[in-house]
Amino acid sequence: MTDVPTLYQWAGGAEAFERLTERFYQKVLADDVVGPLFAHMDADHPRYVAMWLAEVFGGPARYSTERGGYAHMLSHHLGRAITEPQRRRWIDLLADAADEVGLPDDPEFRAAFMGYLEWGTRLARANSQPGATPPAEAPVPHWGWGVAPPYTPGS
Ligand code: HEM
Repeated sequence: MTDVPTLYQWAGGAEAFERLTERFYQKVLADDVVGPLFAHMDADHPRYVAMWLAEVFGGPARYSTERGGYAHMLSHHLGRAITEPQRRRWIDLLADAADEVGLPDDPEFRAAFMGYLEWGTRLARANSQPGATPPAEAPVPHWGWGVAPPYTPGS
């Protein structure tokens, strides 16, 4: 199965993740539930999150080499006290943005993609609570197809 594309390749590469986060943060900023959390975000925030997602899904390790990796991402969530309704809205808006910018909608891709987001948002919420003590250093996670890679007849 060495010829199975990465989720990054399947999604359409760096440009696809940039389109996704551009649309996503337009929606976030217009949203009553999560918008206030992002009121002071850097104008380049969508691009940084696109770099993170690209690295997670098998693209180049640019968030690690250019933006400080896991420790830097974590520092942005610490103390934010993200609520469950905010976490859920974040993930719903990202799923909507994925549809709107035309990310692949095949079951295998979306299952893997949403699986990472479900996992990552739950960690972000937990790590953002007052008094949380997540590991200060860790690698950027790598997410793959899991149990359902693209189906190839006869393989
Ligand atoms: C899989 C889930 C998530 C990922 C991959 C993620 C990724 C990131 C990254 C990479 C940054 C730092 C960007 C930079 O380098 O400047 C960041 C910042 C931030 N994230 Fe998340 N995040 C996730 C979930 C969430 C959730 C659920 C919330 C809240 C509902 C949230 C709220 C924030 C906020 C408020 C910032 C700081 C924005 C600012 O610059 O003011 N994140 N996130």
